[in-house]
This record gives sequence, structure tokens and C-alpha cells, in this order.
Amino acid sequence: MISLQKNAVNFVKFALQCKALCFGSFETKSGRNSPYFFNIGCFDSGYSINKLSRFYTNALVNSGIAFDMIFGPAYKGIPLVISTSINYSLMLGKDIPFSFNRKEMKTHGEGGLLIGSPLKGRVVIIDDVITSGISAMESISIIKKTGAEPVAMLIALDRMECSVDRCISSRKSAVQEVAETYGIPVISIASLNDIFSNVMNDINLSKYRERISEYREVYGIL
Ligand SMILES: O=P(O)(O)OC[C@H]1O[C@H](OP(=O)(O)OP(=O)(O)O)[C@H](O)[C@@H]1O
Ligand SMILES: O=C(O)c1cc(=O)[nH]c(=O)[nH]1
Repeated sequence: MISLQKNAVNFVKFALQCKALCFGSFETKSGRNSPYFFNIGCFDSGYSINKLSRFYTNALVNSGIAFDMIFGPAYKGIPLVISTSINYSLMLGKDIPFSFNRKEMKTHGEGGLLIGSPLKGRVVIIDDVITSGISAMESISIIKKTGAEPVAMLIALDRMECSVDRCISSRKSAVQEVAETYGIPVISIASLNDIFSNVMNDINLSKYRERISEYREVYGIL
């Protein structure tokens, strides 16, 4: 089994290669001006989504969490659960059911909000990032309504920054808040620390060091 650290390092390298990890000036969902951005939509080919899902699978296996199926919140969670379940079955020889939701209820044909294997047992939610925790809350609510049990959340990148309005009072990251609020572990393939190490060690990225350090000072949770 590949170590979590190696998985994180290789993931950051691959994200840079696919330009899914960019440096510059980006507005986040919370309205902050971030010196870096992670865009999972850049893993946009068979090769890259397959490789991405190997990082997810490694992180999931490494976590040791016992689960029965995976759930991907629309839209970006959809290719993530499909590719991860394929990779999981190839790497571990175990068939993992998956499910995902629609953003709007379908009122004709088979109808409904959920697609895929019926939600049951212990469910791991797979997504790209957590910003305010709204998507996590919605996924947990969907899963609980069916009687299934959300047991963990797996994301690609933990930005390790405080959530929008509770920043000053709680000094907890959005990821920590989700974990504490719902009592489930939140696992990430990599974190801002891994990105920061890369920026510190790569001479080509040296021009971004100061801005990232400043951003961390203001919003970061160490
Ligand atoms: O913690 P949050 O504040 O909910 O932010 C994180 C969520 O936001 C994005 O999805 P979005 O809801 O924008 O939908 P998309 O997958 O269709 O882009 C992202 O894929 C996460 O699911
Ligand atoms: O906070 C966000 O909106 C956000 C940050 C990030 O790095 N990637 C992303 O998809 N959203």
C-alpha cells in the first residue's frame, strides 16, 4: 500500500501537470482572493480521471475506514464516484456500489433525485473540496433520509482555511467543522501543507511563496 505522504506528493505533482492546481489570483466561493486554486474539472480525459481516482482509492484504503458504498454529490462528485469505484474494484478485487444525486428532482420517467445503487449501509461521500460545508450537509441529509449511515467524507484537497463567517470566533477549518458537526472523519488526498512544500521546493514556483504565506497567515488553520 502506498503511504499517505507519497500519495499526497504524487497527487500534487499530477495536479500541477494537468493544470488542475494553478497559482495566481482567484476568487473562491467565499469571495476570498486566493493565490492558488484547485480545479478538478481539469482532469478531463480517460487517462487523467483514471489516475486521479487512483489517488482517491489509495487515500480511502489507507484510511482503514469500513464502508459499504460511496456517494458523489452532483455535479463534480459524479465522475469521482464512478471512476473511484472502477479503480477500487480493479485494485482491490472488490465491487463497490455507488450512487449520486441530481441537482433537481426529475418528475418524469423513472423520476427522483438519486441515481445508482440504492443508498444503504455505511456510505463514504466523495467530493473535490469543502468550502462552506453546504454540500457536505446536503449529502449527509440525503444519505440519512434513506436510513443509510454516512461514515466519512473523502476529498481531494484540504485547503486548511477557516470557513467564511465563523473564522475569527472558532478558528476551525471548514473541514474540521464538517468532521465535528457530523461526527465523521474527513480524509483528504492532500492539503495546503503539501502544496506549500511543493512551492517551497520548486524554484519555478518561488514567486508565489510570499502571497501563499500571507494568505495562510490570514485564513490558514495550521
Ligand atoms: O462546501 P461547499 O461550500 O458546499 O463547497 C464545496 C462544493 O462546491 C462545489 O460544488 P458546487 O456546489 O459548486 O456544484 P458543482 O459540483 O456542480 O460545481 C464543490 O464541488 C463542492 O461540492
Ligand atoms: O473555495 C472555492 O470556491 C474553491 C477553492 C478551490 O481551490 N477549488 C474549488 O473548486 N473551489
